[in-house]
Amino acid sequence: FEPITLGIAIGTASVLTGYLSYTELFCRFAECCREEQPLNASGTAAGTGERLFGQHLATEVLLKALTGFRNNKNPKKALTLSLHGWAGTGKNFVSQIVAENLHRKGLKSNFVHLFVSTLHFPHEQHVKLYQARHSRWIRNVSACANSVFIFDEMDKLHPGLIDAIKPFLDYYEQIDGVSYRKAIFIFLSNAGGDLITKTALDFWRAGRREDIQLKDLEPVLSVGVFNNKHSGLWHSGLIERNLIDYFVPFLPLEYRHVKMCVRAEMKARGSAVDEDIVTKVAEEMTFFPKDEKIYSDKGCKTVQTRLDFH
Ligand SMILES: Nc1ncnc2c1ncn2[C@@H]1O[C@H](COP(=O)(O)OP(=O)(O)OP(=O)(O)O)[C@@H](O)[C@H]1O
Repeated sequence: FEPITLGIAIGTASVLTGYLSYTELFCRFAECCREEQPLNASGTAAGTGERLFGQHLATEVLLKALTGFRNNKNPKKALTLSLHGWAGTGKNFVSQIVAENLHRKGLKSNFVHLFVSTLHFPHEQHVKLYQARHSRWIRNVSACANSVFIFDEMDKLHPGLIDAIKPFLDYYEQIDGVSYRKAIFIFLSNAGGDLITKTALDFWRAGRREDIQLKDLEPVLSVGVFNNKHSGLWHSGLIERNLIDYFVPFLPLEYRHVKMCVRAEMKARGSAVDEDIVTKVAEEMTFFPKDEKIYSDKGCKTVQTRLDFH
């Protein structure tokens, strides 16, 4: 639809119905930024609870953080979440679920912005240029206070680059007349995955996997990531100034979780769940440590392609 035709159509429809306001009706057809738009909490809870496997910690933290933030009419700063974990454990997947429950069109929304380090900031020698571009992008998209910014592959980001966005995450009321306090920043990273695995393994060996709590991992993560040259947050002002609200750990996935991913993928494809195939696909994955073979080294990442062979 081009805007004038859409406007006339909506105007006519709203006169005819005499019920919905022009704005309400307009926003059913086109995407609108609604400052007060609440998080679809039940959608997020259902999405993470039913579709995200083996991540009881991440689920709990994300739900608490997001509902608390969205229910606060007057946040003092943007919400900043740093998601850490091994490959294929669900960081991108959950970001997608969160985005969909904040903005109807999810990652396709005009108010959800995904930056991928190796795609958007590939060359080390251009760090200065990227810093300027980085902050320009964030300013340009200030059209919606509720915007969501996702930075993928943080561990491949050049050290120092992320500090260019520090002012937007800080406690300032406004920057050049724009408030960023209702925005959500999500960083995704493999950094800290080894620390999470080590702690998870200790709990697993003690037969207490589900007993791991955030307090067992969060401090290890923030210090580990700050001191890791390849974390994207190495000696970052964001950590120094406590601007990251939550470090969210993603646990390594076990054999039973990989099976759950296979079943979910079969259902998503509209096929009946065939347990023989589920077992075959899960057994094709590789597991570590060498002796115990507990965790899938690619999480659920190659499940979809492997399923194509069966
Ligand atoms: N915990 C999980 N529960 C359900 N599905 C999962 C989970 N982890 C991964 N998957 C499935 O595997 C796919 C790949 O996972 P995803 O891209 O989220 O991994 P990631 O943690 O972001 O990995 P990377 O660090 O390599 O980017 C997802 O699209 C999803 O289908």
